[in-house]
Amino acid sequence: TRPRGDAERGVLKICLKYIQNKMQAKDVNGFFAYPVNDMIAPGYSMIIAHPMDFSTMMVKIDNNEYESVLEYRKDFVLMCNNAMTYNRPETIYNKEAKRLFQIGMKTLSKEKLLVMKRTLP
Ligand SMILES: CC(=O)c1cc(-c2ccccn2)c2ncccn12
Repeated sequence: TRPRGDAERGVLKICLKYIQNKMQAKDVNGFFAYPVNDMIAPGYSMIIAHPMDFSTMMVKIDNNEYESVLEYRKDFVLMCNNAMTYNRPETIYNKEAKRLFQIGMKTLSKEKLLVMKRTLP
């Protein structure tokens, strides 16, 4: 919608870093901390068109590339879906992605975002 002023962008950045910190703490094995490379995941770059990981999301936060928490949530969902696509259901990576996704959707539910939006300046 309307362009965000510097102050509003600053508040959004702090919110996103807080959210990312919470989510990343749930990734206890650090499976989602950095981009998946083809060495540890054969053929990954052929199968996954749009890779995503927490370090990339943090760079996007720092570069003000997210206009809203909803946009951030899209990358979070992408990251989980990539893991559920590439990794077979019985693997720990798939199971961890499912768990992270559940937690993420609770934390970033539409209702919660609406409240956040109302309380933001
Ligand atoms: C997220 C993901 O798909 C992933 C992370 C990892 C990963 C990440 C850090 C250390 C070890 N493995 C991985 N390894 C094999 C296949 C898939 N993965």
